[in-house]
Amino acid sequence: MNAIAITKTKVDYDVIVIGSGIGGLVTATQLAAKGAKVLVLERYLIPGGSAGYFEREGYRFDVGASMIFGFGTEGTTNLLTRALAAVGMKIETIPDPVQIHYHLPDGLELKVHRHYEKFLQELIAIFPHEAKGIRRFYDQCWQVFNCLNAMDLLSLEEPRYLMRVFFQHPFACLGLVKYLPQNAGDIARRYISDPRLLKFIDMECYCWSVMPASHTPMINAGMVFSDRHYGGINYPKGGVGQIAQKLVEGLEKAGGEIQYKARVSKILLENGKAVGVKLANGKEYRAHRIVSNATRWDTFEKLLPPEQMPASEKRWQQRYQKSPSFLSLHLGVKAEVLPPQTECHHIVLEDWEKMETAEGTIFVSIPTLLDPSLAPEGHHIIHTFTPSWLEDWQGLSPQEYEEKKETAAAKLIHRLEAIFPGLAAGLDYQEVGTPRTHRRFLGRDDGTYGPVPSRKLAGLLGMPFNRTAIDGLYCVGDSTFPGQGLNAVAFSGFACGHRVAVDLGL
Ligand SMILES: NC(=O)c1ccc[n+]([C@@H]2O[C@H](COP(=O)([O-])OP(=O)(O)OC[C@H]3O[C@@H](n4cnc5c(N)ncnc54)[C@H](O)[C@@H]3O)[C@@H](O)[C@H]2O)c1
Ligand SMILES: CC(C)=CCC/C(C)=C/C=C/C(C)=C/C=C/C(C)=C/C=C/C=C(C)/C=C/C=C(C)/C=C/C=C(\C)CCC=C(C)C
Repeated sequence: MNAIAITKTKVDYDVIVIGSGIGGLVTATQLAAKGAKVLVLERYLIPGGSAGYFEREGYRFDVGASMIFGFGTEGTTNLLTRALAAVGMKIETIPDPVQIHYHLPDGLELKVHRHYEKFLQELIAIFPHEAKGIRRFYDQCWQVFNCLNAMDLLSLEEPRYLMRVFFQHPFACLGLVKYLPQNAGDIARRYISDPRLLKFIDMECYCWSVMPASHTPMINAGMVFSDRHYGGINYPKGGVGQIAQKLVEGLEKAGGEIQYKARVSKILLENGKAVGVKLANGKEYRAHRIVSNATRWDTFEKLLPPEQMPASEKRWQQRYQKSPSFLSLHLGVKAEVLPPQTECHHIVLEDWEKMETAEGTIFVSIPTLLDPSLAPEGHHIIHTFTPSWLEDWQGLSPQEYEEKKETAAAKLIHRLEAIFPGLAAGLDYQEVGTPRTHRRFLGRDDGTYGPVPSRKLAGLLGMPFNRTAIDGLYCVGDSTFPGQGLNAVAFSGFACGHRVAVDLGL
C-alpha cells in the first residue's frame, strides 16, 4: 500500500507508532487493518512492553501481572479478543475460577470467585450487617459495566461517533456521563459504613489502580469489579507474551511493519507539527501522524524539548504523578511448595497502615497453575511483586545494589512463607527486578507503573484522550484515558486508531 502523498517532502509512512506495548500494538493493528501504512518502532528485542516475557532455565516468566481482563467472548468490553480478531488472530485462553485470594490483616481471608453470587455470599458471610450495602455498591459497578458493554468502544474525541452512539444508546451514554466524574470510594461510602469493609474496598481498588477507592475512578472500578464475573479472568495459553506476539503477527499480515532495537530518541517537529522521528542510531523516518506509546513523561520530557512543553501537559503533570514502580521476584519453585487447591493470584498484607507504603502490599501470580507448560515438569512459577520507588534504589555501588536486592527478596520470601510454608527450601530459580530494571527494560520514567492522581480528582474527567497539543502527535497507553491495565490500554489503542484513521481520511 502507498503512503498518502500530501507534502513534497518524502513521507515514508502514514503512521509511526513509538513503542510496541499493548496500547501501541492495538493502535497499529487497527490502522493497518484499515489500510494505513504503519511502522512500529520498538527499542527492545521483543514486543509487549509491560506485557512482555523472558525465558530462563526452562521457565517462561511474564514481565508484568498475569491477571488478564478483556478476553471474554460476549459484549463489547472484551477488547483484547476484539483487537486480535481485527487482524485475523485468536489466542486460546484458560479461565481462572478465582480472580484473587486475599490474605488481609486481622484474619480477613476471602476469595473473589468468578461466580458473582458466590463472591457476594462469601463477603456477606464476613460482614452480615452490611449485606444490603455490599449488594448496592457492587450492583452500581454493574450499572457502569452494562452501559459500556452495550456500545461500540471508540474515540470519545470523534463527534460523529459520539452522536451515533448517543442515538443508539441514549440511556447508556447518560449513565456513563453520570459516572465519569465519580470515584469508587464516594459511592462505596454512600452504602457502606463498616470501616473494615471500607478498607477491604480500598484494597479491591489498590491492587490494580495502586490508589485507595477514594482516588479510583468509578468507570474503571465498574469495569474491573464486573468484568471479572462477566468475561472473567482468562490466561493466554503460552503466557502473556503471546498477546503481543499475535498482534505483531496480525500487524504484519495486514501489511504493517515493526522494527526492534529501534529506540526513538527524538520526535521531529516542523512548524510546530510532528512530522517524523529520529532513532538513536541516527536514522530518520517521516510520517503523516506520530503516535507515542511511551509514557507522557518520556514523550514530553525526553522525545521532545522539555522547555517547549505545552501548557496542557504542564497542567496534566500537576494533576497526575508517577505511581511507584515494583520490586519483582520471579521465582521457580518445586511443585510441592504449593498446598493443594492453591489459587493463581494472591494479595498479602499484614497491617492496614502499610497498604500504600513501599513493600507493604504483596501481589502474587502463579500462572503455571493455569498453564503448566511455562515451567519445567514438577515446578511452578511464583511471580511476586510489591510497590517500590526508584529513589530507594539509586546511588548504590554495584555490590550494594546486589546486596539490597538479596535482602529485599529474602524479606518477601519470609513473608510469603505464611501462605506457602517451605517456600525458601523449595526454591529452584530466583531473579529480582527493581524499579531500575523496569526503567531500563521498559523505557518508563522512574520505572513507574503509570500515572495516578496527585490529589483527589473528579473520576476520569482529568485524563487526556489521544490527541495532544502538538499537531500530528498522539499518545496512547496508560498515560491516556482510562489509565493502567491491559484492557484499559487496549481501549486507548482502539480510540487512538479510530481518531487517527478519521484524521487521515481512511
Ligand atoms: N494484568 C494486566 O492488566 C497487566 C499485565 C501486564 C501489564 N499491564 C499494564 O500494561 C500497561 C502498559 O501498556 P502500555 O501500552 O501503556 O505501554 P508499555 O509501557 O507496556 O509499552 C511501551 C513500549 O514502548 C517502548 N518504548 C518506550 N520508549 C521508546 C522509545 N523511545 N523508542 C522505542 N520504543 C520505546 C517500550 O520498550 C515498551 O515496549 C500498564 O498499565 C501495565 O500495568 C497490565
Ligand atoms: C454522547 C454523550 C452524551 C456521552 C458519551 C459518554 C460516553 C460514551 C462515555 C464513554 C466512556 C468510555 C467508553 C469509557 C471506557 C472505559 C474503559 C474501557 C475502561 C477500562 C478500564 C479497565 C481497567 C481499569 C482495567 C484495569 C486492570 C488492571 C490495572 C489490572 C491490573 C492487575 C494487576 C496489577 C494484578 C495484580 C494482582 C495480583 C497479582 C493479585
